[in-house]
Amino acid sequence: MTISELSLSGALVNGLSTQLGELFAIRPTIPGRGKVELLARLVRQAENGAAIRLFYSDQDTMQALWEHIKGNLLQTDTCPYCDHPDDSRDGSCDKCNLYLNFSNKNYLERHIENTFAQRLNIRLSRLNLEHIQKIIHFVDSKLLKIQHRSPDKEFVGTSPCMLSVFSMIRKVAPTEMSVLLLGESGTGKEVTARSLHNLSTRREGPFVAVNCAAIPETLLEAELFGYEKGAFTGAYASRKGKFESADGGTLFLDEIGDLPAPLQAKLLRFLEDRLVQPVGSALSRKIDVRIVAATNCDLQGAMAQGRFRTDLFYRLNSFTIKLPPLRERGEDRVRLARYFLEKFSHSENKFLDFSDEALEAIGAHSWPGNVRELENKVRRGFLMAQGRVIDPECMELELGRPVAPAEAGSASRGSQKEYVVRVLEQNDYVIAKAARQLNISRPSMYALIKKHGISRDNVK
Ligand SMILES: Nc1ncnc2c1ncn2[C@@H]1O[C@H](COP(=O)(O)OP(=O)(O)OP(=O)(O)O)[C@@H](O)[C@H]1O
Repeated sequence: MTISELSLSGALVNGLSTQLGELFAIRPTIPGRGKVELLARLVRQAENGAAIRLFYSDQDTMQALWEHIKGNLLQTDTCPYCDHPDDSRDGSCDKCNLYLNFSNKNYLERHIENTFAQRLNIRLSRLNLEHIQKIIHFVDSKLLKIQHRSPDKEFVGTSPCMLSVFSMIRKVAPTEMSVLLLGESGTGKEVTARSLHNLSTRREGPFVAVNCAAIPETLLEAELFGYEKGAFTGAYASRKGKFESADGGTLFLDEIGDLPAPLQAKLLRFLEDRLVQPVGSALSRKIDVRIVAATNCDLQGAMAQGRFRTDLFYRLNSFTIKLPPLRERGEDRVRLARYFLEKFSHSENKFLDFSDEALEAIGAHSWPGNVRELENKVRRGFLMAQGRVIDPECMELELGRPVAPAEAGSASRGSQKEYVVRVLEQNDYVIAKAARQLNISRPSMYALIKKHGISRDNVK
């Protein structure tokens, strides 16, 4: 294979195999750098070779290619993009506005930033939402190294409900307010608590997490508040509690709804006077700790039944952040799946991708176990995949199981058939519209109609 023309976004090559898939890899040799791997897509086959579009798997490869192209650029007095006479004083072409300062080390970033929207616009009609999300994610995180607006790169999400969570985290983190995190299990309450800590002025101090439901009630007080030597049988030496360990930082009390009544009273006292009294000690110590509490249980219900103190609830509830269930996060499901896959790929040095069916199944599943369940399914898929592609079966996901955000997880949900019929009726039996509402493909929609024997007389 020889390359006769090369630019940052494409090349003209001879000697390509005719058996190429939609996306394939080429390994040209770049002088001074050796072989680089580029992802390519066939654009056109012509007599003088094949025109291919190039994609980059990392910024270093793109930089190496750019260095090579720069070294071979012909000196011209015109803009290489639009042929306009080059009198760019500020580094940009007066006509096409593209950035021409090739020797600037930030050239690549400027070039991508300047041309990205333009190039995307041209291709928008041919791309679906999934492709666009993928490209934006790739450009932001790999080429421009822009973090999404989440508080840290490990905290993934760009759905409107998560952006609002991120914005709340940013606002409340630098304050000293106690924060109550509400949300189903696995929605990211601990990740949120860590972000609150990392964005606070306490970030140099400790972050200590305690799961109040995981520690037996009899030990919890000593665990939280510490104890003095001889306080009880087996207390051979004094021990600091979690409050003291978190001094100067943040104490994350998970499953606060399971805190026994006597400890609720003790926590309330702490929130009022910031004093901690270890078990068996007559003395109290002043501790400087910010409390972030979390629960997945219905605290209002627990208060109504007298199981949770109302006064404690209002002390903890000075700022509440509600983590939405994964089924309400739209495209974040696929984004998170890709994030976990990338994480596993890097740690195992094995690079896999999802099949289209797998992406569809991820979008359609109701995720009762939320992000934790998704992470586990992706891990399973990663381990079970035969070859380089993860199918729904490897993740133990059912293809074409629809879920409606408002209805998923609801005990009153009717049968799948009734639900599908209802969605079809709502959409006047237009398959494409019903499929869009269910977040599944048209073939999956047809499969559901067939599976349930729904009459297709009315189907358009
Ligand atoms: N938005 C997110 N981006 C990346 N990873 C996430 C996100 N949300 C959750 N996770 C991951 O999912 C798993 C569960 O998250 P986490 O422990 O924070 O949930 P939780 O709501 O505290 O769960 P539980 O109520 O069961 O304690 C963790 O491995 C966490 O790193």
